[in-house]
Amino acid sequence: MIENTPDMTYISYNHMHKLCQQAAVKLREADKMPDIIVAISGGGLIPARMLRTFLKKENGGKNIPIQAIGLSLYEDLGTDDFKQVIGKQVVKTQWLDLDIINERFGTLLGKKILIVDEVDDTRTTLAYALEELEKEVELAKNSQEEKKHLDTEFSVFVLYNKLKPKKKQLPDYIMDQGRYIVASDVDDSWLCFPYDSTDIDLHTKRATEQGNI
Ligand SMILES: O=P(O)(O)OC[C@H]1O[C@H](OP(=O)(O)OP(=O)(O)O)[C@H](O)[C@@H]1O
Repeated sequence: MIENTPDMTYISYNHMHKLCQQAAVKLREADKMPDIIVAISGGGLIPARMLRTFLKKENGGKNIPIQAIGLSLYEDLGTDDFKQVIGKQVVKTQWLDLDIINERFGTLLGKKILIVDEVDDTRTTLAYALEELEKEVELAKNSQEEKKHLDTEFSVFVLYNKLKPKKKQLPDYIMDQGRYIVASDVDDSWLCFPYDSTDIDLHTKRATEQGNI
């Protein structure tokens, strides 16, 4: 059983849900209502889905589609294929299906795309996700000449941003133009998310004690 220590922050589903509700209002007010949400799996899936509920409300009842990409952080120890520890290098485990996107939305070009994750820790994952998605936009410009003039706008939304020195940066056009949207800035503690818990009642009790409800 995980001990409750001061450097562990317990997060409840309710807390995530309410932050998504507030964020949807912020996004509408900032004219950042997305055409497509790109959720970074696994942790980004849950806020993406919660956010969609509130974005729908802010968007006149229109649902915003969620596409999932899978990214995981590993450090390759270089000894054999299986000896890896979490923390350094981002590995793609799932990517956009561009055939389906083109079939369903015509193109990625000209869309407002909101990248969603639950936590910005070292910022490595978000920076990688954005770089790779920007590459997809460049490829789309090459293959869809007639649409290359369309302005594709990326924004990033995270539920929790850890206040700490980051290993990677997001470009200025994200940080300086209100395109990095944080629901909650938090200290650099270990965040315990409800979906990692094996005892949700105890977890929720601890989150409640810490006011994260
Ligand atoms: O800011 P960073 O240091 O890059 O860390 C943040 C990332 O770490 C976690 O993903 P993880 O690789 O643990 O996978 P998961 O979402 O499937 O749990 C989290 O969901 C973020 O995507």
